[in-house]
Amino acid sequence: MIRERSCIVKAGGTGRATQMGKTGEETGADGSMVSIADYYAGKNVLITGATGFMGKVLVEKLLRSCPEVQTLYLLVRPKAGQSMHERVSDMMKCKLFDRVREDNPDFHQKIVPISSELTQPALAISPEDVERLTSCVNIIFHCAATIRFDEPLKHALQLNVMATQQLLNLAQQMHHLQAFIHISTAYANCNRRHIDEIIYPPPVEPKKLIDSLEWMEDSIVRDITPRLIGDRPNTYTYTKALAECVVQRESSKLSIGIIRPSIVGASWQEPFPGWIDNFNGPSGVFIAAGKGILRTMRANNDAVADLIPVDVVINLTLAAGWYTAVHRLTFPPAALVYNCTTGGINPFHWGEIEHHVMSSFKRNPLEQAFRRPNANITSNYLMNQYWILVSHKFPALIYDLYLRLSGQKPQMMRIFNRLHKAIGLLEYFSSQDWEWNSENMNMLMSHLSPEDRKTFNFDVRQLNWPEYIENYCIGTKKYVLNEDMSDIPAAKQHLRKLRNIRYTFNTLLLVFIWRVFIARSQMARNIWYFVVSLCFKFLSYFRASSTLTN
Ligand SMILES: CCCCCCCCCCCCCCCCCCCC(=O)SCCNC(=O)CCNC(=O)[C@H](O)C(C)(C)COP(=O)(O)OP(=O)(O)OC[C@H]1O[C@@H](n2cnc3c(N)ncnc32)[C@H](O)[C@@H]1OP(=O)(O)O
Ligand SMILES: NC(=O)C1=CN([C@@H]2O[C@H](COP(=O)(O)OP(=O)(O)OC[C@H]3O[C@@H](n4cnc5c(N)ncnc54)[C@H](OP(=O)(O)O)[C@@H]3O)[C@@H](O)[C@H]2O)C=CC1
Repeated sequence: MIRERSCIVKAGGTGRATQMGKTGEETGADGSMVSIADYYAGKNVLITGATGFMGKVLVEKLLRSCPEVQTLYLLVRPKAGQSMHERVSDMMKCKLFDRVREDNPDFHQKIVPISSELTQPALAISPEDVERLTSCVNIIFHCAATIRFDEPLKHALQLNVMATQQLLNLAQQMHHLQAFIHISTAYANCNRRHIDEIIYPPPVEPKKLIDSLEWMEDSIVRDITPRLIGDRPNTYTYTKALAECVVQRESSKLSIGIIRPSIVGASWQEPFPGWIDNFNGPSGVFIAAGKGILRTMRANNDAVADLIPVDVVINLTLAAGWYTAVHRLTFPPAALVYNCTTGGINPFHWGEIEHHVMSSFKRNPLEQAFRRPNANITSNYLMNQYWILVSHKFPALIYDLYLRLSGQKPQMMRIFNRLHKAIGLLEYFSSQDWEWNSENMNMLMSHLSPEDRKTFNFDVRQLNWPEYIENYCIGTKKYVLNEDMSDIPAAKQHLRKLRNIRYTFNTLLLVFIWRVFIARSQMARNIWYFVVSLCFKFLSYFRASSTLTN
């Protein structure tokens, strides 16, 4: 059930009763549009992907800024030997939830994990849970997806497209659903240069693809994948585009919002600056560069680096949930798409990112760096290959030799091979520019009250990039690598040691090369004697002139 005609929404935390306005908008008793927190008060929210990077931030923000929310139903699967209850309880112990814990130590009572494996028929939700969800859920946030770029097509299709379809089917059975918010990606249409806030025709009819891949062997699917994905770089962007199409097709029956974030990075402000918990996208690149492992990468210095802080995405998502729900009766039957990007509003470039990442890691070095952080980006393929040879493969070879000689297992070459694979998958995104229209983001902002604009801030014009990048790098150190800030003096000392090793190594190498050269070439010997005699002459002249002046 959806697009219900009558609805009395439970009163908000402020005690403000809400009702349907003439236009179908939910309004306060005074006729003004209800605030975001007031809207979520008393609501039952269903979230997929809550254990992921963005899902966690969404759960945290809902609990902190909408404290009167009724219940958060999280679709979670057991994983790595942990039950779903253990996983959710571990998640709530995470530092990210410190502020919520402070405000409301009993916040866990609002969280109800529901066992679900999204790739299974009917999402593997038990009939009792289906009953419970269909009778009370008011808003769905669909965050779950596989975001791996190397995911086999069948699996990416199963999770990103088929599970989305199944969730939409479930949503249609819900008696009180007011909004379905789907998290897509700004790169779903990365085969286009200019991307509007519309759903583009899918590269293929999703149902036909699902039906035809069903009977095919995995090896055949692997072989035809490049032809199927065509001008998209990976199965991720391809299946996310198909998912958008599947979602849009339900928009005559459901009130739908689609959020398209660009490259989601660490938090900007909330719950604290720099929160990040994974190696995805730029985070892995920053860490590898900070550890002195990554020294070169193909990227365009002048291309816009469309990073967007995770808290901005989540604030926009919650605001879009509110907007979709309160306008559900007045919407035309089409999903509203929000391109959630920074490039058109407050652009920053990969060259600038490189500069700030490097200087930040020099001020706040990571522990036990392999070499001093000194990475460069270049758009020139040959130049990049040269630096890979000199700055990656050669040092890896020497280090592995050292490990072998000291009786340890060589590992550096293996690490570099994995790094090159990962970087190779990212280069498509760092070597070119896209232009996103983000009018709906501005439109949404204009509908927010001044208070909501502060509480659910997604105004990226205020973002100070150098400060953000500094906090991002510190965040990778503290929250991804679990390193202590008090160890910075020791890390700096380690970098000084590495610098001295490099000077010594370079000097020895120079002397060695020269000696080899001299032994083999008469001309090199002549040059050598000439330079040495010139030095002696200069020295004696210097001595003689200083004796005269004394
Ligand atoms: C030169 C420096 C200066 C900096 C300036 C220039 C910066 C340019 C940066 C460019 C970044 C561009 C990013 C664009 C992304 C845009 C995409 C659109 C956005 C989205 O919609 S989705 C989000 C993006 N998705 C991803 O990023 C996923 C990409 N990752 C993958 O596809 C796979 O992880 C990958 C890379 C194929 C690797 O697979 P695999 O080898 O199987 O490894 P695992 O993922 O299973 O990881 C195993 C293990 O290793 C840890 N790990 C992963 N990466 C790193 C790393 N870089 N460093 C250290 N450790 C890493 C991982 O956490 C796992 O650990 P476990 O303990 O969990 O086993
Ligand atoms: N990160 C980014 O840069 C961007 C992300 N996005 C989109 O945002 C959304 C969230 O991304 P992000 O948080 O980064 O991704 P994560 O990989 O961190 O999280 C993915 C979530 O999906 C869940 N999930 C995956 N497979 C299944 C399954 N079979 N059954 C149940 N749950 C499953 C994971 O659960 P589990 O913990 O059990 O694995 C996890 O909670 C995605 O839709 C992504 O496309 C869009 C643009 C950029």
